Amino acid sequence: MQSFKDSILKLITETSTNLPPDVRYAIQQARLREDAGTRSALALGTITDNIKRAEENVSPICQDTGMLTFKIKAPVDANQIEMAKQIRQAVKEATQLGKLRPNSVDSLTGENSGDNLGEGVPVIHFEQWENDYIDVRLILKGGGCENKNIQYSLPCELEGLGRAGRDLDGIRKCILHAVYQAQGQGCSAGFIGVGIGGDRTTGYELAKKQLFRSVTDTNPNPDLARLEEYIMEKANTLSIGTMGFGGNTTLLGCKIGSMHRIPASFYVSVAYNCWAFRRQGVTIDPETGAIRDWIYTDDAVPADAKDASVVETAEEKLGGRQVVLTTPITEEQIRDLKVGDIVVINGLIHTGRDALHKHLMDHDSPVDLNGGVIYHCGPVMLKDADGKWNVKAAGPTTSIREEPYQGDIIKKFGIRAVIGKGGMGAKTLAALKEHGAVYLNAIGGAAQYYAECIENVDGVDFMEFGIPEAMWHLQVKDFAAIVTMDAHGNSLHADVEKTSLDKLAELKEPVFK
Ligand SMILES: O=C(O)C[C@H](O)C(=O)O
Ligand code: SF4
Repeated sequence: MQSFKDSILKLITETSTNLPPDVRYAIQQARLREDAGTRSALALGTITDNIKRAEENVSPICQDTGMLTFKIKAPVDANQIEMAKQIRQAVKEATQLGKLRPNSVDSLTGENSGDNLGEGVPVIHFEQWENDYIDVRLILKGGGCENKNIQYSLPCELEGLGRAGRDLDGIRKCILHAVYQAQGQGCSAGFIGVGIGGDRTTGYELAKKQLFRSVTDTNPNPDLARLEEYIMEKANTLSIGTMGFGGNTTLLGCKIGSMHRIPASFYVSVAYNCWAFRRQGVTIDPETGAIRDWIYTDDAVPADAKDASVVETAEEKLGGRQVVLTTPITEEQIRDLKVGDIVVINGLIHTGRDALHKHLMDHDSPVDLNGGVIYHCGPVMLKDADGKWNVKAAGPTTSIREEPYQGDIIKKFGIRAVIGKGGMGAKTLAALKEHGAVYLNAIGGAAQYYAECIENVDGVDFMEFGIPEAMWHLQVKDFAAIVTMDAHGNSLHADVEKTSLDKLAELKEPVFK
């Protein structure tokens, strides 16, 4: 087992930096379905570009490492304790190398362990089998999409769809609703794994297990195959689109599994995964620990999509207006902006997410934020030999988590722009109007794309919050994002939510009787 740790390090690196062919293929197909010049087409163009850069730079596709989850099948005499030990060592090394963000936080103290190790993490599931090799699969599922997982207990009432009963049609309604409620916040277009039955725990486990299936496979159960096909077709009529910008592709894959339940419970559990669907697998020789084969090479994917790059489509250009702004930004410049404009930012911006927003509510800011820009982002950072911080990945995080604070913080500090993803709610929209500020939606998961816009790290405050939650002061050049909430009370997110609810309601009538 000498090489086992190195094999796992390779698996982690590949999973974090290189999307498998079935996922690339699904994204490529989505791109071909979008009309040129739309916001969704532009977002998919950026995503494609990001996938290529991550592979070339051998750097994280998305800054959010997520919850590292290993699923291992091993021969009876393979030493599981030793394997777990070596996995933890590989995780630590991958973090030191900047392939993973330090993402493990003590739930009671809030302290980031710094190496992705901690109580119960990484998650490692072992199973024995009678084959003569070890099968190791890894998924890096980020927080934004994990927060959009949902579990239904049938029967129930669903907005737009009415009563969902304890039958295949009730299950159909739950799955459609699951896609609707995620909107763009889990970095749509997404993939879903569905678990029918079990209890609350095993239902979710079954749902997550579906995410290890290839996007291109066909369900061996004909009823579930039909349901998967139906969901793929209808979920894509909801017009939520990439990043919730509206558009023709909302869902990239749907995999459904079923298990027995007990008479009193009927759960439908849905695991939502963003487009940055990072899962890979290897088979390993139990004697040497060396990799024998990579698992997700996917023979069903056409050869052109297996190529290192996602197939190119025409250069995407958005029809909207482009406005270049240099920080600090004035109220007049902001009030001139409208939903749909592309803003290109130059100058100093500051990261801030959950811990910082909570802190700023009743403390001062260490830097002047008047006319400033807050970026909802928890980057991957590495210190070089001279002690200088380098940005390894820096995409936006889900903004809605800051909804309780954002409006107050904008007014308290005179902030003019908030960059994030997935949009914010009514309280923030009112504050944008009152104070004169905008919400800019960056493309979630495009962590390499945005890292390359950062020219310098000017400094950092609140390192005690851990790397993702610290306040990084970043000099950016040509940092582009779309105005999705303006200072005139308009919100693209509210509009898309309303349209998609109307479309969901069109799917109310029974289909599977
Ligand atoms: O933690 C992050 O960086 C992002 C998170 O995955 C999110 O989608 O909000
Ligand atoms: S930021 Fe988006 S792409 Fe990255 S893990 Fe979160 S949901 Fe996924």
